[in-house]
Amino acid sequence: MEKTMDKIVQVAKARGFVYPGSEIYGGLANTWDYGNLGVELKNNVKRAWWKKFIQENPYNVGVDCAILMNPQTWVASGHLGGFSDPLMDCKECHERFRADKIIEDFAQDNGIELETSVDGWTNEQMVDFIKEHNVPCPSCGKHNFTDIRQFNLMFKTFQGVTEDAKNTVYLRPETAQGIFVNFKNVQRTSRKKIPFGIGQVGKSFRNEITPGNFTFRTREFEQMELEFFCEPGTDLEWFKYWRGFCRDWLISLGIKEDEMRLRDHDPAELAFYSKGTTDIEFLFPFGWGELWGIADRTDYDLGRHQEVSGQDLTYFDDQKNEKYLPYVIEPSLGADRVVLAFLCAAYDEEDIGTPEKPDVRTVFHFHPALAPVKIGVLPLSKKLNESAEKVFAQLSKTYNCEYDDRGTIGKRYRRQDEIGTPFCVTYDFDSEEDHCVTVRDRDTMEQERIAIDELDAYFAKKFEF
Ligand SMILES: Nc1ncnc2c1ncn2[C@@H]1O[C@H](COP(=O)(O)OP(=O)(O)OP(=O)(O)O)[C@@H](O)[C@H]1O
Repeated sequence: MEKTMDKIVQVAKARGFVYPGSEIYGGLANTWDYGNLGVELKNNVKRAWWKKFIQENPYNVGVDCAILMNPQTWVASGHLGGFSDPLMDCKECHERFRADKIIEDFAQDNGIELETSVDGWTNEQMVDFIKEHNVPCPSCGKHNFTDIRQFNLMFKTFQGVTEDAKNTVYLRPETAQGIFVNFKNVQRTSRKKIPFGIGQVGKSFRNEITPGNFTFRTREFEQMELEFFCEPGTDLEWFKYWRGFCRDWLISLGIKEDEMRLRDHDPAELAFYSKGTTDIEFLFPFGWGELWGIADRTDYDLGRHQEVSGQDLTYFDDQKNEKYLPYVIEPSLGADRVVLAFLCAAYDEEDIGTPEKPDVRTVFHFHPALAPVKIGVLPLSKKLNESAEKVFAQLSKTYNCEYDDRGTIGKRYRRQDEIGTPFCVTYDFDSEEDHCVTVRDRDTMEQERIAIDELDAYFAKKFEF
């Protein structure tokens, strides 16, 4: 089976995972809306992150900060000065591109092995590469680019009734800064001692030059970020710890080893304040793409906020009787990107036919904890609706269930397979007598008879994560 992005986009729209944004008005470039199944899948992904990174984690607590922040935040974080991408125009067709991405794509398409990541190149290095390899415009194929200039990715707007410079505010380009500015507040109110972490899930905005690849790169997206504060000197150990923890989280939710890789940044690519950065990449149908950036950010962020705000952000270690600025390990994951990875990883077309009777079953093999619909409740006949509805009412107290009484039972099983429902419960005429139902497993397609009274206990273990 060939898994292409076109197929994933089409299936996502047809089944109710993701629709193009503002579609009845012709859309708005690269905006997407999550549909009835997409919202469940994305919420489940965010819940799975929160569960492992916050709820079950002895070190970490959560916050939910404002999107609009005092603009000094962005002076301190460096985003106003330096959060930009290298922009280049084609003088012939007037399309605009990210120079680094053109080079990466050109190298990948032509089998050129780049010695270092383009992320760490200077503008001159990029221009030289484009000239040397005669890289064409991806749109029109000509060779007439402008110089490269830096384009700031921050979205700007105004707060209040007057649109002047002093009322300018920015939509946050990452959730992390809300955590840093609240470091002291959270430390005080949670009474946490170093090492501890603060996590947040929320929207971020970047005016990306070339959004694309479906929900992989959009201008409005959600992030799940953890800032883990530790004692200087213990940071590399914690960096290794969180690198492994993130990897294990993906594996435990069904991402396979061979569709994932950990890529360590080389020294030229490393941000000047970082002691180590690893990207966890996933093999999307369009190639490898970053899912998760895990970085040892040293004391850069707290140090900058301390300097610009004039507030003391040091931590007092009462065991050692000393004050220091904690170091930070940041694992930063895109919610939309990882949802896309789960969609791509779970999609399958299985040949379950015979030469006489060809049959292909399309199925999403989601981890049960992520599946948008957990249980399909199917009465064998509409005559059994009254009793089957009681089973639906019982199960839907705990699980997102779907009730379907239309079409043959075989077709209904297939419909549930197509949206990744891990279990179907069929209520048949025998159920009236024996008070049992048939439970069918999506992956093995095996069926077993379970007493209705025991369904809650039966399912309790099935969705564990
Ligand atoms: N435009 C975007 N759309 C969707 N998710 C994004 C976008 N930008 C960043 N993310 C997610 O947030 C995470 C952390 O952001 P970070 O700033 O490290 O990304 P980045 O290195 O700038 O990403 P890229 O190189 O792909 O632009 C990324 O790993 C990704 O999952």
